[in-house]
Amino acid sequence: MDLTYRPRRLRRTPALRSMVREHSLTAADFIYPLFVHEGADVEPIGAMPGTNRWSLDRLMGEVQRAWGLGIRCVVLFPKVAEGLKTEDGAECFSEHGLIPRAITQLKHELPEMTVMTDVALDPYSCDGHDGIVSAEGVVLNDETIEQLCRQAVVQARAGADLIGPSDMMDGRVGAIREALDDEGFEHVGIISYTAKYSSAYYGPFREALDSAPRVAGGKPIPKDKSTYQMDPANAREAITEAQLDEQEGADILMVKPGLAYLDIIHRLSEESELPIAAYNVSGEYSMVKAAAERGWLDERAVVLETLLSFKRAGADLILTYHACDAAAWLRQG
Ligand SMILES: NCC(=O)CCC(=O)O
Ligand SMILES: [Mg+2]
Repeated sequence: MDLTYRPRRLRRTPALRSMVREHSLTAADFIYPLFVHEGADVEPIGAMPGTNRWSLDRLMGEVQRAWGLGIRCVVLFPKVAEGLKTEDGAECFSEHGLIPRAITQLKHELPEMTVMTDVALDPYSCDGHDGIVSAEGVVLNDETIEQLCRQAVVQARAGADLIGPSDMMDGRVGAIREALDDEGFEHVGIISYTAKYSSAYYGPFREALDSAPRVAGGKPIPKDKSTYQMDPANAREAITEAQLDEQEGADILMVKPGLAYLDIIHRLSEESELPIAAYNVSGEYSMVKAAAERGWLDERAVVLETLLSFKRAGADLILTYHACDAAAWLRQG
């Protein structure tokens, strides 16, 4: 054939392929989510094979392992004792709570590790919602934000580097920025869950924290989070969310979930000059694990291909439960 262009020329050898490779993964791209709980045990999480709830005394071993693999940021999620859950989620700003204690210990033992936190009421709420639920069953925006600001300040005081509001209340990024600045934490950043969709992919995570919406008292409780998290049908709305978060002072914008929302990651990376993070959520993780356990997928190849797809879509950072495995595989080359 008389072809001028033969794209296969640049695919012919490993060296040529490495020269024209457009995207790559490194361990510093990853943010590693860790679950913590009270007590002395390390509890495997059934719906997320390979992950655990860590006791505070065992947490550091895992954080040190991640650091050794080149991971430079962890995000902490608490499994809060049932007895501490209330309608207003006030445990979220207890100075002696699980998360402030975990941050303090972590920053004492490994100050170089970046610590990101989650800001929302769901782990602390007996209703399992990210905000306060009114007697009429409405998730209240402005009242919730007061709690979130207190939560963020307590986390910053304990030593958090990046505050991650995951609640999707309107105006919370600006309010948290102001609360942090008022307390002298102008150096603490905000990684906003900017486009967080009301997704079925969070199922395994809610088992991990036992934080699914539920009926506790007599009042009506919304069965899902669709009055505050985004509708999976919407893309343009994510741009509005991004513009608002940027105006309000977010430092990093996040899209969540990741894999079913690569178009959103791409759009935000085109719209904004801020770093973009993708959350490779629990359901995405567990699907791969389940298929790999059955021998239906090559776990290593699928995980690295998936993580690379987030970079290709435009993400700078990836929150992923695969972080340590992926970092180790990248090291092996
Ligand atoms: N706010 C944190 C999450 O909701 C994580 C969800 C997941 O990994 O499924
Ligand atoms: Mg918003």
